[in-house]
Amino acid sequence: MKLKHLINALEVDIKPDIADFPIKGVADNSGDVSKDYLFVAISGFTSNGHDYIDDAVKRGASVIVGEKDFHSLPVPYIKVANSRKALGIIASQFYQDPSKNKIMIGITGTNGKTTTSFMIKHILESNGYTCSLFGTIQNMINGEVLDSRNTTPGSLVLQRLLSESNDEIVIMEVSSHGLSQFRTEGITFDICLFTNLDHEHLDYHESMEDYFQTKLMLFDYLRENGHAIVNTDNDWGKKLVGKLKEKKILVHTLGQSESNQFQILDLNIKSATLVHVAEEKEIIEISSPMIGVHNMYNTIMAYITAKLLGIKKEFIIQAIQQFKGVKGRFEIISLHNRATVIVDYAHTADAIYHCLTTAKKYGAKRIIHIFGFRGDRDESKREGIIKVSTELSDQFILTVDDLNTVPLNEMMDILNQLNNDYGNNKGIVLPDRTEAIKWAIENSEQGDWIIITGKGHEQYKQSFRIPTHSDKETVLYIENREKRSSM
Ligand SMILES: CC(=O)N[C@H]1[C@@H](OP(=O)(O)OP(=O)(O)OC[C@H]2O[C@@H](n3ccc(=O)[nH]c3=O)[C@H](O)[C@@H]2O)O[C@H](CO)[C@@H](O)[C@@H]1O[C@H](C)C(=O)N[C@@H](C)C(=O)N[C@H](CCC(=O)O)C(=O)O
Ligand SMILES: Nc1ncnc2c1ncn2[C@@H]1O[C@H](COP(=O)(O)OP(=O)(O)OP(=O)(O)O)[C@@H](O)[C@H]1O
Repeated sequence: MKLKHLINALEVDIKPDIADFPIKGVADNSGDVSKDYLFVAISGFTSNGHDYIDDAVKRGASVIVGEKDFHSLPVPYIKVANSRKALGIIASQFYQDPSKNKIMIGITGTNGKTTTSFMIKHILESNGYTCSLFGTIQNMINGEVLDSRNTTPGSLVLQRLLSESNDEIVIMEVSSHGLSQFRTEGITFDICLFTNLDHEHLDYHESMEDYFQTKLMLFDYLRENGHAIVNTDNDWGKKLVGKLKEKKILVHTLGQSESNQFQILDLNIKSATLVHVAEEKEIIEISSPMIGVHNMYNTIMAYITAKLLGIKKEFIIQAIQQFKGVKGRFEIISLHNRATVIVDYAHTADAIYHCLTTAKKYGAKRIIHIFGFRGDRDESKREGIIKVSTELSDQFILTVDDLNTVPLNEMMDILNQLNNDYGNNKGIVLPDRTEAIKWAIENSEQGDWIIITGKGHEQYKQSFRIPTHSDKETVLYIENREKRSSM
């Protein structure tokens, strides 16, 4: 591709003699550069791409794009105001604007993105569409599952995956990190969803307001006459609706108040979730195998999305009933002693509130909650989480989550301190996560619910005494051993 075509949308002036430079590839990592590549230098969080320009030139870069001033580089240099934004635009051009022929669905919010995205994919595929999905657990294109490094891939990976996808619809989880780093630049969305906002990532964002403003950016990528779907049973959702209406964006709201276009009328919890929703003048009944009030919101968001794509309500409702759930999202394991174990990815106070109240609503006799805190991640949310657990569980066990760079003894001091300050004598600290799960199972009785939060589908990063690699595997390992010994 010629340089002038690649940078056309950047609105920068270049000398005519370089306009026809042939560009064979684009890289933001100097290690990926080959002959005739364009290298975009990005000031990152751990290193600075501008320091790797020499390396990129040595490897064959013929043009450099960056934010800093350079006057004596051996190859042409294009200065831009924002390298990450420029990278999104260049990547989209390089792969020939691959999102333009697809229906693009973007989902943002603190909790529920993964669950809602899987549910939408399931409904759409049950109705004959082909879908790609980009998110936390994995990426899926053309029916193939690929590992995912980021919830929202970086621009170059994202645009390449889009160009490789033969699917009609792309469902993307859009994280606030992705938005603030302009990873979705160059994409136009048809439908954007906002699930909710809760205290999270304040190690990255300055404040909740800053976090909200970042989430808001997703809606700037909506195409003209695109649709927004917003949960208003969350104050940030209400605020968002106001902002979107100011921008004359078509908003579909859901929530319990009458003012919503999709009003949640009642919710029955039996073995599954049954909800009545008033859709304009009609009352519809949706039953979902995903239990929990939070999943009802996810389900209705998926319902509205499918409706906007023209699928008949009967077919949507039918597909929802067949949904198999998502790995590590309220996964239920029934123990032989008739206690119930839940493995869930909850790592915010709101998500934990929903998990524990769901257990209560389903008649849990006692709730034993097992959780920990990640090292090097938002410390300011810890107090709120432990307070929710203290209030709603009968007993909680604080244990190890990923330590990252924090030494074990330091994390133990933190957990003991939190337990002393907020535990209300309900908590114990057991460092080994697998031992904590074992203890809970061995001390459970019929009707008890053991709720293990934080890791969900993820593999352990630490090694523990029991040689398992995830919470679910640990539960099954202990349960099978218990079953054998009771035979
Ligand atoms: C903190 C953060 O968000 N980092 C993201 C960011 O990396 P970075 O730009 O800071 O990279 P860096 O290492 O400082 O390097 C700066 C530049 O120098 C370049 N470089 C570096 C070394 C070299 O030899 N040559 C070279 O050119 C790098 O390629 C890069 O362009 O841009 C990369 C490309 O887009 C991301 O993969 C990377 O995500 C890291 C892996 C990450 O863990 N991010 C997390 C925080 C994140 O984004 N999470 C959200 C989900 C959050 C949630 O909801 O839970 C997500 O969307 O994944
Ligand atoms: N609508 C919701 N409201 C509140 N909590 C929810 C909601 N949906 C899911 N949760 C809780 O949040 C956890 C994570 O859910 P999910 O993976 O769907 O969200 P996510 O937005 O993709 O999260 P992450 O970005 O951390 O991967 C679930 O395990 C559940 O405990």
